[in-house]
Amino acid sequence: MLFGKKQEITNTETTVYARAKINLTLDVTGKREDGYHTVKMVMQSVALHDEVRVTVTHGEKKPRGIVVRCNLPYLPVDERNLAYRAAELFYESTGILLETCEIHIEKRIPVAAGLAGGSADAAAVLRALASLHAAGLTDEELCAMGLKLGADVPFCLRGGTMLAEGIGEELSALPDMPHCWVVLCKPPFAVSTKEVYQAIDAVDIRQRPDTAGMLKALDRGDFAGVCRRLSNVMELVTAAKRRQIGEIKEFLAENGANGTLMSGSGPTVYGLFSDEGRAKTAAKMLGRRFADTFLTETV
Ligand SMILES: C[C@](O)(CO)[C@H](O)COP(=O)(O)OP(=O)(O)OC[C@H]1O[C@@H](n2ccc(N)nc2=O)[C@H](O)[C@@H]1O
Ligand SMILES: Nc1ncnc2c1ncn2[C@@H]1O[C@H](COP(=O)(O)OP(=O)(O)OP(=O)(O)O)[C@@H](O)[C@H]1O
Repeated sequence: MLFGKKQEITNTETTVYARAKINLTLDVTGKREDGYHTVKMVMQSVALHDEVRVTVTHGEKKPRGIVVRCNLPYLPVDERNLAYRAAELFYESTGILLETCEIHIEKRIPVAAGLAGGSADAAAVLRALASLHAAGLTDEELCAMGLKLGADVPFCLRGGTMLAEGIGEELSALPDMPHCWVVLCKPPFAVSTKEVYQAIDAVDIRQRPDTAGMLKALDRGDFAGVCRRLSNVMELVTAAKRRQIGEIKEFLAENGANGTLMSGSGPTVYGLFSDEGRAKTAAKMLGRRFADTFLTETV
């Protein structure tokens, strides 16, 4: 008889930091038959992160399934959320029995900003579930899973300083970028990555990033050399449409940034600073005009 017998309840929980990325270089080198573009880009993780808490519950009287919660009320929490899709894909591809998987996203990375916020959350969910279920997946297996969710997810799984080729999934680890302070500023509009990739097909790209030079600068640990070579062909699309991109870059440069660039498809613009004080002051001043301004650092 079960009366009086304690039901076994096991909750397993972990919290993963989902870090934002910036692009130090971004070149679009071609287009595949499936419409995806080939790229060559140097990517860098920064300390700004979402906090992704994943709880897997066994044996409790809860409905089976994936539940996503988020502090931002306007973000979808169903299949449209990349974190939800990451969990779904994890259970489908591993064959692990899905009981209750609860995901809480404390969102700090601005949305649709060129900082890979959604991809970072997806990567965090894959890492969390692989660890909670002791799934024994290799990094390669996790990255292959991540790529099905988005081109930036494999990088978000690895992090650090990386050269990304293919459509973003062929990753080579680079020497860590010399530590610096990063001021991120997102003007108040969102950008669709898909539309920027579509628009770039019609652009005559005359000046491409010096990726080889960037790799050499990173090898030498040459911060000034890195700053001189910051370059993103997507500025040709996004900055051409929105003057605020250029204005923010100018403001950052005038206020002590050693280098400035738009990240990914935009619209976030960043400034790299060797001097923390100058970075703080620039962030404070920009923050008065643009609410989505953050002071962070490379990791
Ligand atoms: C711009 C970057 O952020 C630079 O790091 C990434 O390349 C974007 O990666 P992402 O947001 O993870 O991209 P996905 O979610 O896979 O794709 C969104 C859309 O962007 C386009 N896309 C994306 C990546 C790529 N290499 N070529 C593309 O043409 C595709 O039309 C796709 O439908
Ligand atoms: N967990 C999530 N966090 C943020 N956005 C999400 C998430 N899941 C789905 N989305 C949707 O994805 C779209 C892109 O958001 P995201 O913040 O990832 O863009 P991004 O930073 O420009 O990405 P990338 O730099 O990889 O192109 C948004 O319109 C948003 O509604």
